[in-house]
Amino acid sequence: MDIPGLPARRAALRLLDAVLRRGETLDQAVHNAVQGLAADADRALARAIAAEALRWLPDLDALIDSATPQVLPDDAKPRAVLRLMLAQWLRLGTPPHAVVATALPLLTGGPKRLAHGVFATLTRRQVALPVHPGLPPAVAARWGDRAGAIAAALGEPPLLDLTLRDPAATADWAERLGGVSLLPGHVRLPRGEAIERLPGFAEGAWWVQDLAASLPARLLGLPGGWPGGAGRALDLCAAPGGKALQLAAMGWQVTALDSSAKRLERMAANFTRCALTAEVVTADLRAWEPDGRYDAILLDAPCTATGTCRRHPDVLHRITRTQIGEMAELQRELLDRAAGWLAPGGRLVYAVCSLEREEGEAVAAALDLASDPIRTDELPAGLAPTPEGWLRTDPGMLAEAGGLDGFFVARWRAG
Ligand SMILES: C[S@@+](CC[C@H](N)C(=O)[O-])C[C@H]1O[C@@H](n2cnc3c(N)ncnc32)[C@H](O)[C@@H]1O
Repeated sequence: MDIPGLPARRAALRLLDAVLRRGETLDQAVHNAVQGLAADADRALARAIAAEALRWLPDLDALIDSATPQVLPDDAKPRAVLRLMLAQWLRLGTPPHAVVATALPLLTGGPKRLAHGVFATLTRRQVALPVHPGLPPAVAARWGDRAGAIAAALGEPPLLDLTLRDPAATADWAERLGGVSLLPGHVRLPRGEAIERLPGFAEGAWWVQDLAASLPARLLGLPGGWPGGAGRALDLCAAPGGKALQLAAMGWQVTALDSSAKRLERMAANFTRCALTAEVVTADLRAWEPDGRYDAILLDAPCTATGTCRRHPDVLHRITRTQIGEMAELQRELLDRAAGWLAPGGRLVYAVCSLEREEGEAVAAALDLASDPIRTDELPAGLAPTPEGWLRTDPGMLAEAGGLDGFFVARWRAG
């Protein structure tokens, strides 16, 4: 019979292993690792412990190494358990005696004595984490002079952003939900809200979407350029549908394509809840051909998603330069195809939630099409386009308002 609390810690250990050794995303790993846990609270706890360990990994390792002369390999089980113990104590506020009681039984014999000794030393010293998480050296090298500001935004999971179906009702919803709005159609709430219990969820008045993720669809503008206008929009790589919902709510006649039938099921549920419609295509974009041309095309391409590092700290540890290069190659192929399907005068927007220039700036620069530069007046206060007319957001931007995900967006117009 397990002692209470132990199964959640065992699941957290499996999560850490799945991300760090097998390169799984935290979400994939959660799906597999928490299946034996009956209570929602235990599942949420296992994910929170693993996520905080991943968010602060270099700092937790530095503490562990400061408390033992023994060189613990990166993948040693006592190091993994200590990472979880420290994440619970220093990030989730679990009292040290409860941490010891629930996590130490994951080890036996010498490793157990070692972990106990390290943890006791650190609690006796009353150590603390730095103000901001340290980045793994390879990530810091990739992000260069942006790394410090990004790391400063990484310490906490993000606030909860909602996109409203009806931007005209922004002030009403901000008041009803007790949030703040940074843009018409946007409401920001504290983190940790139970989404399905919030007013407006059941009737589909809004959907969850980070502020940065809401910008690409906005940058396509209204169909015909005015409220009530008409036009055909093609949303490529559309599931689970945050941007397709925006386009439909703006009045576009939307065709939404994705290769994942499972993710398209989630999109269909979102469209039903929000009483919006789209034509749905399940297809691989590399092989699909449209039967006509489109006034607006959005390519929210598959990417390494390093821009979501605040909510998915696993990306800090499992994305390699090889993966970035492979993604960039795919993105160039998809963007080239999409560009050929614009109607005369039509607009194309390319977006990735990646912080890597190889997936953003370099892909956009390679497309031979007339740029339609993004303007400051189209963006939330505090953001500005790059000199090329692109948008690059980093999680450290709009810090005083709670930040936003990292995104890259570029726009073109067919002649
Ligand atoms: C960044 S996500 C899209 C998010 C979505 N636009 C939204 O706003 O909710 C990228 C999507 O690309 C899809 N995808 C990946 N490779 C694809 C391909 N070759 N053809 C079509 N879709 C693909 C994935 O299934 C995934 O749903």
